[in-house]
Order: sequence, then C-alpha cells, then structure tokens
Amino acid sequence: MPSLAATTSRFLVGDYGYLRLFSNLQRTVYFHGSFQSFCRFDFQNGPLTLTSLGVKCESEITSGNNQNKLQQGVSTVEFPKRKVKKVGSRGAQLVGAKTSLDIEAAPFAAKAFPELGLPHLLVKRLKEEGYEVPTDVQAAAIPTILKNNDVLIQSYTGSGKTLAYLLPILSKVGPLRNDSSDGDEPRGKTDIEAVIVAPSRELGMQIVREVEKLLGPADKRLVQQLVGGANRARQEDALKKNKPAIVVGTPGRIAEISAAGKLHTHSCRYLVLDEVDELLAFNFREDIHRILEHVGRRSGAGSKGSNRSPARRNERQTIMVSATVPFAVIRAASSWARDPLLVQAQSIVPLSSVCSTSPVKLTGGRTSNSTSTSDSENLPTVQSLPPNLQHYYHVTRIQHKVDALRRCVHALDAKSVMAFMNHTKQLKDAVFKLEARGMKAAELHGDLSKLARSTILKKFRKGEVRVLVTNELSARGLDVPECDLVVNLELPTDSVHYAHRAGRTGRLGRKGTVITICEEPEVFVVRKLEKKLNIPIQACDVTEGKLVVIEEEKRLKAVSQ
Ligand SMILES: Nc1ncnc2c1ncn2[C@@H]1O[C@H](COP(=O)(O)OP(=O)(O)OP(=O)(O)O)[C@@H](O)[C@H]1O
Repeated sequence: MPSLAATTSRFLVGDYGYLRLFSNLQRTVYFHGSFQSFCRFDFQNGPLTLTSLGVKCESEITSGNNQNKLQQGVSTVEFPKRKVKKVGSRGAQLVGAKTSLDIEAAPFAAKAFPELGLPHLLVKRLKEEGYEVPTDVQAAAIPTILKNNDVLIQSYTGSGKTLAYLLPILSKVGPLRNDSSDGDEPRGKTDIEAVIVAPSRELGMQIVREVEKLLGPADKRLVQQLVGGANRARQEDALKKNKPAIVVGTPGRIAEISAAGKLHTHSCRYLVLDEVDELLAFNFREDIHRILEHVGRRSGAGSKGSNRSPARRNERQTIMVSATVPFAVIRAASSWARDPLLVQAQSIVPLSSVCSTSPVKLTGGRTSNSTSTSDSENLPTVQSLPPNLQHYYHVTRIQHKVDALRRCVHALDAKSVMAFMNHTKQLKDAVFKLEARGMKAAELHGDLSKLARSTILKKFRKGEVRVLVTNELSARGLDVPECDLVVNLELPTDSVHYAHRAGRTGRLGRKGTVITICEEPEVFVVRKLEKKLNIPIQACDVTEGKLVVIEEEKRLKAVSQ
C-alpha cells in the first residue's frame, strides 16, 4: 500500500485538466468559421443521447462555401421498442433484490446503419450479428470517416467506439466493402490497408475478434493479430501466408515486425490509435513514433526539405479514439493528423477550434449546470463515464478491505465483478483471501503469460470467475458486458484512471455500480474524484446483507465516536 502522501501527490500530478465540451442546461451551441453545427439539448432529464432526449437535432459541417455537407436534416427521435433489452438480474440493486433491468439509457442514434452510407453487405452482416441501430457516436463518426476526414473520436466508455471506426474501414477494405471502392488506387498484394494499435494484448485481441466476427469464418484470415507475448515467428509467417488487409496489435510488436521489414504498411490507408491517450505514455513513445513515420507513408512521398512533419506528408487517414481526451492528446493529434475533426456523439468540430491552453475538465454521467469556470462558456464538458452508473465509497480498515469487497458483492448480488488494485503482491493476497472464503476469484496482471491471461479472461467472460482482481492492465477498453460491479480496492491514481476502471461496467446503457473501498484518510481523494468527474459518490455500508447509503454527517459522527 503506498503512503497516503505518495497517493495524493500522484493524484494531483496526474490529474491535469480535461476538455470541457458540454455544460449548460438547454444550450444551443454554435460553431463558426469553416464548421457549423447546431444542436439543442435538454440535459435535465438524463444522459446525453438523442434517444433519451427525444429532441430535434440538426447538424452539418460546411467548408467555406457550404460544400462537403456531412450530415443534414431534422429528425425527431423516439426510443425504438426493440432497443429496450432485458439484461437479466445482474445489475446493482441497492436493496439486493433481483429484478430484470432495461437498457433504459442506451445511447442509440436516430439513424439506421443503411443511412450512414455503409455498404449493403456490411449492413447485412451487422444485422446477422444483432447490430440493428448505430449508437450516437457511431452515427456521428461513420459518415465523417467515410468522407476521408482524420478524426479524434471521444465518447464515454462502452458507447461503441470500436465499431465507430471499424465499420468505415470495413466499408473500404475486405470482402464487405463498397463496389465503388474498387476504383481506388491499386495496392500491392502484400500491403496492409489498415493498422490498428491498442495499448494492451487483451484489447488488441478483443478488436481482432470484433473484426473476425464481421468478416465471418471464410474471410477471418484477412485480419491478423500482432500482439506482444505471442510467438513472433508465427505472426510473421501468418503475414506472409495470409496476406491480411488489417493488422491489430500492440505498439511494440507492430514496430518490431515493421523494423524487421516483414510488415508492409507504406501504402496503408488507415491508422487507428485506440486509447490514444494511453498510447502517449512514455513506454510507447519510440514505437508509436516509428508507426507514425511508416504507416501510410509511401516511398517518395514528401520531398526532402519539406516543412511538413514525416507523419503528415502521407495519404493515410488517421483515426484516434478515447473516452478521455487530455490536451496532450489534442496537441499530439493535431500534429499527427491532417486537419482532424473532434467527433463526439452530438458534435463534430475541427480539433483546431478546441483551445489547447485552457484548463480542461472531465466529467461522468451527470451533466453540470454550473458555469463557474471561465473556460466553461466556450468549452462544454467531456462526458467520459456512462450516465447510468451508481458510484459509492465504503470506508474500512486496510485489513478488512477484502472482506468488505466480499460483503458488497453479496449485498448487490453481483455476478461479474472487476476489482482493481495497484500492486501485484496485494492483488494475489486478495485473490487468496477471496478463494479461502469460497468466492470464485482470479488474478489478471502483466506478470502472467499471454496464455494465462487469455485463459483467465475467457473464464471471466464465461462467468466461471465471479471476481477478477486486476490492475490498470484491464482498465482500458475491455468489454465484458455482464460486468455489473467495479470495485476500487486501491484508489486509482487520478480521475482518468477512475473513469476507465469504472467504465468496465454499465456498458452500452446497462446499469452498473462502482464502489471505492478506502480508509478514512483517503476519503478526501474520493471527494476530489467526485468533484473532478462531477458525479455524486455516496458513502455506503453493508447492513444486514444489504448495501445502504449513509449520510456523510452520520458517517463522520460514527468515525469520531
Ligand atoms: N450499434 C450497436 N448495437 C448493439 N451493440 C453495440 C453496438 N455498438 C457496439 N455495441 C456493443 O457495445 C459494447 C461496447 O462497445 P465498445 O467496446 O466499442 O465501447 P467503447 O466505447 O469502445 O468502450 P471503451 O471506451 O471502454 O473502450 C460492445 O459489447 C459492442 O459489441
């Protein structure tokens, strides 16, 4: 357990500002210059989704003389009946009662997939796989990417960002593409057409599975995983034999195979940086630099002495994605991509219009109606967390934390739990204690082999493991829709880490609960998280097997006695 001082300073250092993109209640937002968008939102009644708002929304991008219209028209949105799904009794119930849950806050857009310009075959495949309606962010991102724009996609965790970039790529690459895209420039047989980079093996493999699912068994060799920890020679052989059009991998392995001359990406059309803010981390810097320099950079493109950076003198389309967008990302994205657009569920603006020097804020599900900071007038607030999460904290002594976790799991009747810790040793101890008390638990962290990691994750997905005790490795991008409870057994280092951890539950409109189990001296950190994320985090206790909310005053009184 780190000292409180250490925890606090990391919290303060790590917690730089975040982009403020939505703020006031009932505000009409106008953007001028080369871009114009106007949407009217009533934020009072819940999440920022067209469906939940039932509002009329118009949005268009104009370039100079009103050409290049991206989206246009007025649609009155109603929540379609078929989108209200039962997800069983897995959600958090404060009273511990088992009732089925509706996906009542599902962020589904007004448009249907065929309206977004996707090819017929791809729409058919989507339907076969059960994807009927695009989510809000998909409805915004797909046409924008299809128009060849470089983009930075920001939308809260579990809102469907993966398909938001995969679908436009599959519209142009592989057997489901538009016939018209055959007219594009011919590419070499061994050329890769899309490179997708993810910060972890698990996320890389998850993306591969998503692509394989859409391509179908006959064509799944068109996507190749290049993740670290797996046999590199085998990956290189597969590249040679299968000639995939899409590769998905971790930065180190992609850069390594590229440096060895076994990955031909010079005429690649798409470069996707998933969890882009994580990819900015120091340990990825060299590999990401190499990838940016090589992917989509045709030999001969960009003359010597050109004042454009290497990453910008190519023809590739750069797509960057994350739920959290610190200004470091805005600055990086502006230099890596060509005139990138910031795409969110209800707005598309040039990234250059976002001021990168103002302090920025990050929020959770509830939209603030405060305009107290000076920058909030111009920059609305980013929503990084799904609106349908309940956040609690529970105070206990360090030696009772695991027991508190077990009691919370029982009180909520949670079926699929991710418990986050920061240190491997403590993590192993926690698993040992849980197992000793008869709760099916497993550990997942970077010290395990790739095989062990994927086996454990598979078991967790199948429901064979009830509590997965893990660290930041699992905080990014992992999609286990059944996960109904996230527990912070140790505090996250800052609000960004809290957001990604918490985002493992409440996926795509499902309900979810997040409980931070902490010691009394750590409560002030919880208060800071609450403020930074603009979410209520209520104190709770487990009484007679039920989770009950306790008033702060009563809690403090009990502590002082
Ligand atoms: N249009 C859709 N209809 C139904 N389900 C969808 C749709 N789009 C995505 N999903 C499902 O929603 C879940 C969440 O999607 P995804 O993992 O892409 O979210 P995300 O926004 O990338 O989350 P994170 O920020 O945590 O990475 C997945 O299970 C995915 O299959």
